Amino acid sequence: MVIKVENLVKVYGPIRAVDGLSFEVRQGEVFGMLGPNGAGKTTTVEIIEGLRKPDSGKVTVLGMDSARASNAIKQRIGAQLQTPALMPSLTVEELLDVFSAFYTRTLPVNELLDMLSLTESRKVLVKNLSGGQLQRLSVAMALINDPEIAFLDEPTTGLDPQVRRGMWQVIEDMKAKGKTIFLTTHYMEEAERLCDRIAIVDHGKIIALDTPRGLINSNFHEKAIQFELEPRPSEAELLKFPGAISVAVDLNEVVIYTDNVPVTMSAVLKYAEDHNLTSMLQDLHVRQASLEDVFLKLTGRKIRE
Ligand SMILES: Nc1ncnc2c1ncn2[C@@H]1O[C@H](COP(=O)(O)OP(=O)(O)OP(=O)(O)O)[C@@H](O)[C@H]1O
Repeated sequence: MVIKVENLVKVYGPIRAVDGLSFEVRQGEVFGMLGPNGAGKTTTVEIIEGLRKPDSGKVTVLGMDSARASNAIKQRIGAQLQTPALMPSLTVEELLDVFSAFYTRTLPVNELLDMLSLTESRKVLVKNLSGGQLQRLSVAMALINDPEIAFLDEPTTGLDPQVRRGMWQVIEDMKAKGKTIFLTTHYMEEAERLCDRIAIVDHGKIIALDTPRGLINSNFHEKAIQFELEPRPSEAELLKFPGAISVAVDLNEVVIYTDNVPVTMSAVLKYAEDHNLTSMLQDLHVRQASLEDVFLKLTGRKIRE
């Protein structure tokens, strides 16, 4: 166990940002924390990193009490912060050199540049970096001390798909080296692919914690039939379709969770025909339930609203 959080509470005025969280993170796993905006993810991560103080509760990191040993802990963890922007007139390489000096144990700067595909930008001033490059630099800084636990806060937000896959590779390589990764992300497919276990957080509380497959299997035995139709049937109408167990709608997009795909599919086609809407029926497909469906079911919200 490399992180143990017990009954953590953080209150801001009337807001219980973290409302009694307890969980453990195991050594060598990629642990994901997912939640809608304002769920309390950043507050939780920053308390574990020793950057904020909880109102109550206890955090143990690498066997040390975070309230007492925060300096010793900081040497052995890596936090992704928005610090590069604070030193706009340094080059990428200079910035990494400066920050290396804070740690007793460090990775060679060349290796970091290579890992994060920043070698070609090593002489570029921080203020001239693109958003994606800055993002990669902030991850490089989180890894500078070859940490046992790396906290990555939405490391791929705003990156194009190719660079995002590069970042996934970085995370997978770290895991292969036995490192622990604490990841927050808004991207469900990223969480599903990278995380060994995921905690879904809402209103400062954990509402589910399991492997991605476990979260899906315990919430959905059924498959999803998805389509767009304008105008679409109401939720009440959709629930009357044979085989339908539950439904989720968003504008013209419909998802029917069904335990009998052929029967429900026929009903969808018949509905469109009966209402002269066949030409309005788009993107009809059947899929397995995904983490996105679990999130919607548990929180009542899409992850990005
Ligand atoms: N320093 C602060 N002062 C007052 N309220 C705060 C402070 N920091 C966070 N909050 C509030 O606490 C709640 C949790 O915020 P937090 O940033 O931890 O959520 P989050 O899950 O990280 O959200 P996001 O996905 O938007 O980053 C929010 O309602 C937020 O407005």
